[in-house]
Amino acid sequence: MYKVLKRKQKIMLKQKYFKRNGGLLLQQHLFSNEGNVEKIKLFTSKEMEKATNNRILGQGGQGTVYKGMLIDGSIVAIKKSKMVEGKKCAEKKVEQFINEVIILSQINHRNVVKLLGCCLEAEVPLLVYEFIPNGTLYDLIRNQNEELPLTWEMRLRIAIEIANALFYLHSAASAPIYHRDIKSSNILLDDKYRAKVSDFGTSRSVALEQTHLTTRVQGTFGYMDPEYFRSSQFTEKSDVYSFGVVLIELFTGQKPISAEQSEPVRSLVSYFLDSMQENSLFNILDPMVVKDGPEQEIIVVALLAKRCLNLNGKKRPTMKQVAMELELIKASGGNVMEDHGVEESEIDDIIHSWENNPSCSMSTTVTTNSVTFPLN
Ligand SMILES: Nc1ncnc2c1ncn2[C@@H]1O[C@H](COP(=O)(O)OP(=O)(O)OP(=O)(O)O)[C@@H](O)[C@H]1O
Repeated sequence: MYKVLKRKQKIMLKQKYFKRNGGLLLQQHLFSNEGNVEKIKLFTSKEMEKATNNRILGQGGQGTVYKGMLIDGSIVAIKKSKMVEGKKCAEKKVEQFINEVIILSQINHRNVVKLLGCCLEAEVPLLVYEFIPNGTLYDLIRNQNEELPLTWEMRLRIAIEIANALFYLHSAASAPIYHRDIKSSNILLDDKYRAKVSDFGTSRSVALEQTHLTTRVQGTFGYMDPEYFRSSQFTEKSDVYSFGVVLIELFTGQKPISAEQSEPVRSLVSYFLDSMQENSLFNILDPMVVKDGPEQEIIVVALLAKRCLNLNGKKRPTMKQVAMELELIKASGGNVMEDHGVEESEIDDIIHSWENNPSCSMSTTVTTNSVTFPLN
């Protein structure tokens, strides 16, 4: 009797967790045919207990990510939601989790991390992803070493892969998907250092005829589109802006916001735009880029980044244009001209000032005045 009672209690507890973790919400989506939820495996709590060891891969705003191994031997990453106080907050967290499941179930792209399944009958919801072994782009940029130099070719390839993933998301046939939190720490790197866009907790799928989303402002300071910050209207061009920030992070090696104790808060975007204005781009590049990258290619990529960072969203290129231009730059070695928004005279100006003052290119420490976040 005791054993039967215990088993019943356990089943009831699992059902309670399933409900609390958004299982019903997911079932609703399943019936309304949103996404491809049947592809997502529902793991049991027993399977998850067996799979998870306590090796933490990373910690984010939403929870902790552990390394694990499934019964079939495949290595996975398991994201465990944070326990939060208060009914409203807990509901919001669950919503974010279910949102990520629904969004990722619609996506199949080699540069987007794959969601294998989820477990909703544990105390907090768990998401199971393919394991991506080489950390984040944020760490790669900052922990370069002689064994693994981040060459110009690698940087350009990674930029193209991220751009292709975003182009794919924005042009998803039934409903475009806006990522809404593009940043280097949300780009994972696989065994061949190929980019995988991750973290879709705040992403949104929008109806085709809809041009923007009006939402509570969310995202990461330093990457966030100032136009969205002001208007609360998120458009596909807001992802383009964040991509622009990742692009300049890739070739300057600097953080989007640096707040050294002795210095005022500095935004990399303003710093970059100032250097473009003053024709001193080569002053702010990562020394490895200066050493390794073809001048013409660097300049054309910088001009593209400048267009992505235009304060007016309408003037920014689409992700389709960005992806195509980057592919073209790679294929043509930077010989991309007016057709693609690049004026030859702009390239000449930058090369001239660089040739007249080449010594400054190798300086790694650059002092600037206080630069503010460009809100207008
Ligand atoms: N599929 C994966 N494979 C390997 N490591 C991963 C994987 N997913 C996440 N990680 C690691 O866990 C860390 C945190 O993951 P993630 O950014 O998705 O969490 P989060 O709570 O959503 O963070 P955020 O604060 O950006 O919302 C990552 O920076 C990465 O190091």
